[in-house]
Amino acid sequence: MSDKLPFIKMHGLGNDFVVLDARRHALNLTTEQRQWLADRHRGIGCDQLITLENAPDSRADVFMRIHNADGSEARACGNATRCVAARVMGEKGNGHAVIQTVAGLLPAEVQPGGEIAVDMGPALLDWQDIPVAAPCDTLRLPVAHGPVADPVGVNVGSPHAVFFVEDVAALDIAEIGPLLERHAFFPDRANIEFAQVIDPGYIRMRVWERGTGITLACGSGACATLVAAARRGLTGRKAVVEVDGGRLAIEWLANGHVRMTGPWTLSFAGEVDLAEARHG
Ligand SMILES: N[C@H](CCC[C@H](N)C(=O)O)C(=O)O
Repeated sequence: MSDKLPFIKMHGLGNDFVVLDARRHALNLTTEQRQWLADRHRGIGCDQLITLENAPDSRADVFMRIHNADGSEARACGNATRCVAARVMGEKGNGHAVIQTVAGLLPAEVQPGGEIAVDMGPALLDWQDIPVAAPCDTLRLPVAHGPVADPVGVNVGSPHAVFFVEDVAALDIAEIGPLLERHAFFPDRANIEFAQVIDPGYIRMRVWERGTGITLACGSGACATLVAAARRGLTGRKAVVEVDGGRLAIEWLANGHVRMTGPWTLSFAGEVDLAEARHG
């Protein structure tokens, strides 16, 4: 039986997404089908699977559901928010959009030149909000592995631990990332950032994402990194964060919210036969 599913493929700085539209017809995908769609060898391939749904909140244009490549659900995805905002702005014919996620409402606006700025919501800093396993000052979490130690904990919709290092290029992220993601101090696991402050307005960052692994960019991770750097006094409240896939402009606003500005790309549109997922 064929079961054709239309999708579009988008990316933000190489952090890539299969975007499905469930606004007219519910999709009810299984975890196995989601994993297959995200699989680069057997399915389509993406870092996150994004499903557009009708927004329960009337102030929002769309609800965005986010799944990692391993099938787990995520509460935030900065790069996908810019992509989805661009899509919705195109549909509406103006430069504003409000994206609802399980973490809240994210207002977005197009900038001169076409980049999209998103209010990613408040950076949460209490230990319960990261969350971590025991009371502590999130400015220095008691977590270490190999060459890295004492990360800053920040929640920007999802949990992040930001390690500051001398030379981000020298780290074997594929080796230390998975162990830190599943460190016992992170009950919900965590996204792990490795950051090198180049100057007070410029940070080089690489990421190991919870549920996906190494990606070329992580928007919420860039937000967490800037907040962590500002809290440590390493930068001001505004900086460019350079990830493997390019640059994001990040600002920690006076109201505690984090504003992220960056590009988005529509790669292609297609159709996939979900029956294939059953053959593995
Ligand atoms: N790529 C995303 C983050 C995904 C977060 C996800 N890996 C999680 O489990 O929290 C971004 O641009 O913000």
